[in-house]
Amino acid sequence: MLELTIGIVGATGVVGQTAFDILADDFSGFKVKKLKMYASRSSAGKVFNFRNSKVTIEEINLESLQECDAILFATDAAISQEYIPKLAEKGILCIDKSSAFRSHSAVPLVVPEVNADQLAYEKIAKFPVIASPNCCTIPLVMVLKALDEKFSLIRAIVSTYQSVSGAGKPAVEVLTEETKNFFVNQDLTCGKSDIFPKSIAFNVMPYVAGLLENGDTDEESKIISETRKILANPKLLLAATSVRVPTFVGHGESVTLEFKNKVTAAQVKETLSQFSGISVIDEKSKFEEDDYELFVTPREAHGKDDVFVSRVRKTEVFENGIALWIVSDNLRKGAALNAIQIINFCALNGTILSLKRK
Ligand SMILES: NC(=O)C1=CN([C@@H]2O[C@H](COP(=O)(O)OP(=O)(O)OC[C@H]3O[C@@H](n4cnc5c(N)ncnc54)[C@H](OP(=O)(O)O)[C@@H]3O)[C@@H](O)[C@H]2O)C=CC1
Ligand SMILES: N[C@@H](CC(=O)OP(=O)(O)O)C(=O)O
Repeated sequence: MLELTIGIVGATGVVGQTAFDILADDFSGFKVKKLKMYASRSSAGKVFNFRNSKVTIEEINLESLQECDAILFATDAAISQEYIPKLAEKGILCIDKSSAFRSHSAVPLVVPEVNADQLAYEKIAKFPVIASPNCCTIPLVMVLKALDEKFSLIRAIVSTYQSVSGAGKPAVEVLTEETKNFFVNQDLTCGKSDIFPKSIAFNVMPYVAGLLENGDTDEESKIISETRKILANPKLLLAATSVRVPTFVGHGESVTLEFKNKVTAAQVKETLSQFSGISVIDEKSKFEEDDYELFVTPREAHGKDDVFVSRVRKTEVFENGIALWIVSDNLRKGAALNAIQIINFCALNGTILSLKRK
């Protein structure tokens, strides 16, 4: 089994900490020989217990990063842009969770269950960088890929219900603080007003990230362009409305689809349940836990690896129309898990070994 030195940049953030937790598990393709953790200067020196050893957070620095075989970047795009090209030049595999390289034509944008063919050594030998998609894009493309293959997708309309952890650790603190403040002082303000444009506690906001000229938000635009890139279908008709909701972890998506082929809800459920990484929870008889039988909520998806699909039904707005609900843990499959699965795949298919021998 390949033994690797793995780096996490942004190790103190919500994605970095989730990656830290997941890396303590066993993988089929590699073992963590050594874990290196990086963050900003203010976190340097903090100590974490990883398996039987202690790992001290380092302030991000190129020299130390060069000792890694594979690095997971979970920081702002600007940090990825600064460090990744220098590390890639040295042949070090960089998996980027930020949006810095997602639209770059030489960088594969990968969800292993959907387009693992992009992880072949030849595809990344010159620039060993792989981008991990947006946390709403990942579950969406898994569902679309499964259904497109069988029923031929024409268009998709999606509305998201995104938890605050999608906006990072400070956003989790804002929801906590606003909620506490409401019960203690009947006041919804909090000290960090720059995270969300309006108060998020007891509210919903049809605004995730910045506004573009065409009226879409940045998040909506990413869902559309990333889905087209991953499915290799640049003309796919797709509309997205992204909404921030006052939940902590787990993003939901309400999706309406039109297909070329005739389709029933039962066929959709059957097709999705056979797709790796998707769990269909939509039938009372199938599941034991009471609150888990008919549909899955963000709280139930929290901490789980699967993308859950519920509420599958025909809709008459399109001739061959289907509506459904998707929910997944935005920090796991939506971020850290997907990135670590990419490393595992690159270990299994020989890409990392070829990079090390280069
Ligand atoms: N949250 C999510 O659901 C998803 C996030 N992403 C992307 O993943 C990335 C990380 O997001 P997230 O974990 O949510 O963010 P957080 O705000 O929770 O964490 C940010 C991390 O970056 C570190 N950092 C900040 N400034 C610097 C610096 N100058 N040098 C080095 N490290 C620094 C922070 O360290 P310190 O604690 O020391 O400040 C912290 O570890 C972002 O690009 C985000 O868009 C992608 C998909 C989903
Ligand atoms: N923007 C997402 C998180 C995410 O995936 O971001 P990005 O696409 O910038 O990595 C959210 O707030 O829920």
